[in-house]
Amino acid sequence: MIVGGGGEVGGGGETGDPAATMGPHVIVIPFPAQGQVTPMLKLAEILCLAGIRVTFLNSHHNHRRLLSSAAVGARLARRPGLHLRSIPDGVPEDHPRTADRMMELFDSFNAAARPAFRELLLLLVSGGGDAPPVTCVLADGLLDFPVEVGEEAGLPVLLFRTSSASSFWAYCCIPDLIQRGEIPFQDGGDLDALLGSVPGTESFLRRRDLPSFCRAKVVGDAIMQYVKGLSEKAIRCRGLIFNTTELAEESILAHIRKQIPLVYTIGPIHKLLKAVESTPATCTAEGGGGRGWVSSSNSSSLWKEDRASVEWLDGRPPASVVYVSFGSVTVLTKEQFYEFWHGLVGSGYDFLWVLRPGLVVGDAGDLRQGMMAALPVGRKERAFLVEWAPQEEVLAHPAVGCFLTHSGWNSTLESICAGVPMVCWPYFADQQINSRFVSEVWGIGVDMKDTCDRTLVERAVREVMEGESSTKMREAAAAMAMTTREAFAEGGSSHSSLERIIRDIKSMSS
Ligand SMILES: O=c1ccn([C@@H]2O[C@H](COP(=O)(O)OP(=O)(O)O[C@H]3O[C@H](CO)[C@@H](O)[C@H](O)[C@H]3O)[C@@H](O)[C@H]2O)c(=O)[nH]1
Repeated sequence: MIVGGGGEVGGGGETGDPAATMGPHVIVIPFPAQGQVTPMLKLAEILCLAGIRVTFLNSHHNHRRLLSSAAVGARLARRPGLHLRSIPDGVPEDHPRTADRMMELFDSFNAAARPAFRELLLLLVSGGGDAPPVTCVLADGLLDFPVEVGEEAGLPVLLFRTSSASSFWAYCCIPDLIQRGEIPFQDGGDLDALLGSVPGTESFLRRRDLPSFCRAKVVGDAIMQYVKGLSEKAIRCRGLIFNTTELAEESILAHIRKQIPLVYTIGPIHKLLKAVESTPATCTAEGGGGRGWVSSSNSSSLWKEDRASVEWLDGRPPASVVYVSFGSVTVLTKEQFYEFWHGLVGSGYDFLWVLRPGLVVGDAGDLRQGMMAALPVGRKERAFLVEWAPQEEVLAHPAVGCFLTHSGWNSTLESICAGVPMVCWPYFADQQINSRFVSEVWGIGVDMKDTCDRTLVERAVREVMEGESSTKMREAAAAMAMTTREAFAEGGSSHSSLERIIRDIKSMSS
């Protein structure tokens, strides 16, 4: 039982904070982007429900955006012992914070947040203010400074890698990949060659499927060296947390555990939070492909969710709509956008597309109207564009038959939970390896990696919606939703792993 382990559920912010004067106190610091804030905030909320005090550090920019939703603010204010603080991310307010400018955000966050984090941690660890001393640092595995500052303060550090365990494992294998000459490689190198240096993946992982940061041309490539360094640092930490299930990445986890003994698997964290909040009876009552589990009440969106997307889905036939979203940081050229658009229109299926501001380079907001106007009469009502959707709810809607996704790990997990098969167009980072698992390991979708033309988009969508392998993919997706549900239900592997984290964190304060 997780809820109430020494805490008071719904105690409310400062007042009724059971952990105000004693007990464990965790400081949580995510990389300042949606894909990291979402899972780390959900874990923070669970820890609070278990009676652990949490100081959660957002960037000033994300802190404002998160709390601009009154509903989110009200929910977080009711979490017992959750204290939201913010630190600078170092980039100007109007910086796009998108994938094409990600290294700027990395560099500036590392420079600007480090001193602010250090100052706050040293204050909190000494029992400064009215808070009990911090007893544990829970940091995003993408950041290196919290490990160093945590060590300086003499605190145990837990790392949360919010991407797949497989991508982390590929980064751990960089020295072997280099030694065997499998990376780096030049333009024209055989991307389809199978790799032998990532144990557990020998039968299906090609060069093409390595996380994009491994696609370097020289050994000294700065990004590749950075991710390699992070993996080495992870070995020094008290424990490593993944937002995954034991079953989904079984063979990979076994290899990681040979290097890092304490690995927790608490995925999918968005479902685990719901399970912790529900009674056990509610947790096990659902059947089928995971439908009917979701509400947007646990949202941590940094954009305003447009609920018109759900209303648009209402009343449409089951499994008739393609949902399209490329996550929070992907950037498309106009040419890529047109290829996807024409491929989707050509497929003949209705589609709901998240056209996030900044998704398409050079789009001043006119693309949406222009493309809708260009649709033939009789077709207009069959496409719907929104700036941001309540994605979990959309994926759980019976009308959604397929997810055209960039294969971000959160989106992948959310689709798995909903039993929705995917068309994958991985953009960067871990997405390249996630999409290979979707198509080759789990058999729940197709992978369009490195290709983007309208004919292929149309073909891939048709394949998942109605093609020869469609039934097989749907069955595999429904089965995976079921085993995933078993993992996060009470007694399941993710639920048990979460209980262990809570026990371990509590023992750090005694
Ligand atoms: O209209 C939308 C679109 C997205 N989302 C949510 O936004 C999150 C997006 O996360 P993810 O799918 O992981 O994509 P990114 O935003 O691209 O995430 C970054 O972080 C992930 C976790 O580390 C990595 O797997 C990705 O490669 C990296 O780009 C998900 O929870 C979605 O539900 C919405 O709520 N509404």
